[in-house]
Amino acid sequence: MAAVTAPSAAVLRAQRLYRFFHAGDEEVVALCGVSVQLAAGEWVAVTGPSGSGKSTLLQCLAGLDEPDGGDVWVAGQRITRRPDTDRARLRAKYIGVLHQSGNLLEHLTIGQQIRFARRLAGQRHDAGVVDRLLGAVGLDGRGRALPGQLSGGEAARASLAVALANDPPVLIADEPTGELDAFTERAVLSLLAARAVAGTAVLVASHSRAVTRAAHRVVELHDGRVHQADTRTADRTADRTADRTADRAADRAADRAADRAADRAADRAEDGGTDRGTDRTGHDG
Ligand SMILES: Nc1ncnc2c1ncn2[C@@H]1O[C@H](COP(=O)(O)OP(=O)(O)OP(=O)(O)O)[C@@H](O)[C@H]1O
Repeated sequence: MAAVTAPSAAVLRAQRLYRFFHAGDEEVVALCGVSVQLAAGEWVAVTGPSGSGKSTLLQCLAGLDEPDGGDVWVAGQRITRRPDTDRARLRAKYIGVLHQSGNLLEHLTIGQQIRFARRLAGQRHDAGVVDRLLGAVGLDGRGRALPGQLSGGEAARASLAVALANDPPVLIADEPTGELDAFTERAVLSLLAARAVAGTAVLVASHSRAVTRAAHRVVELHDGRVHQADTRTADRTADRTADRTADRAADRAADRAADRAADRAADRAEDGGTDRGTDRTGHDG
């Protein structure tokens, strides 16, 4: 019988996850032995090409999908190989989930959604919680607003407030800034950073360079496998290589410009010599 408690102190841990899908006669291997773990206060970005398995991984980690192999532990509890109701209970209690398209219910105010998420998590009524959470995401006083009354950027921040309503030790977000302008993306990233500082383990799937640069650690997926433990190192190497290439190109361009200038000066000197040797009247001197 496999352990129900986590084999390590990590607040989120996945061990050798496999997930297969069937598309017609073909089998798609969406995850092929992926292991990740996050400590409290750690912020990890999951990146990789389209179709590499990011969303599938996040769904399995959040208990929204069941892997075909491997296990996930959250806050020391195994969330895999359990009935759906158990998974939902553990998710409500321990995980904040932020979906790509936001996670707001159209017909409830933002305040109602925050209170609802807390009730699902079994947390007691807290009169100040709506103001506190909305204040933290810069939406003071908008608790009575319906999602349709918010701008795109406000809705993204309200989604984050709802995802954090249960004060989760783990926050899992799939492309949370995918549809945001650069300014709102920065605002959401600083909220995620603040959350990590407060001790939440934050896992974000994203194509955005701003997200991978801001994260503590980057996990890159390729064809359902972990490709590289930390692509920021690769990014920096790529940046340095690009800088060096640009420097060398600039040096070569400067050398060529200097050569051409020297050639022109030499030509002029030569022409001038001939001129000087030639009488202005056209007679040889
Ligand atoms: N429900 C499904 N049925 C069949 N195939 C699926 C299903 N969900 C995902 N896949 C396949 O699994 C692979 C991984 O998909 P996934 O959505 O996890 O990738 P992703 O990295 O999140 O992509 P993107 O960046 O485009 O969102 C892809 O080949 C995808 O087509």
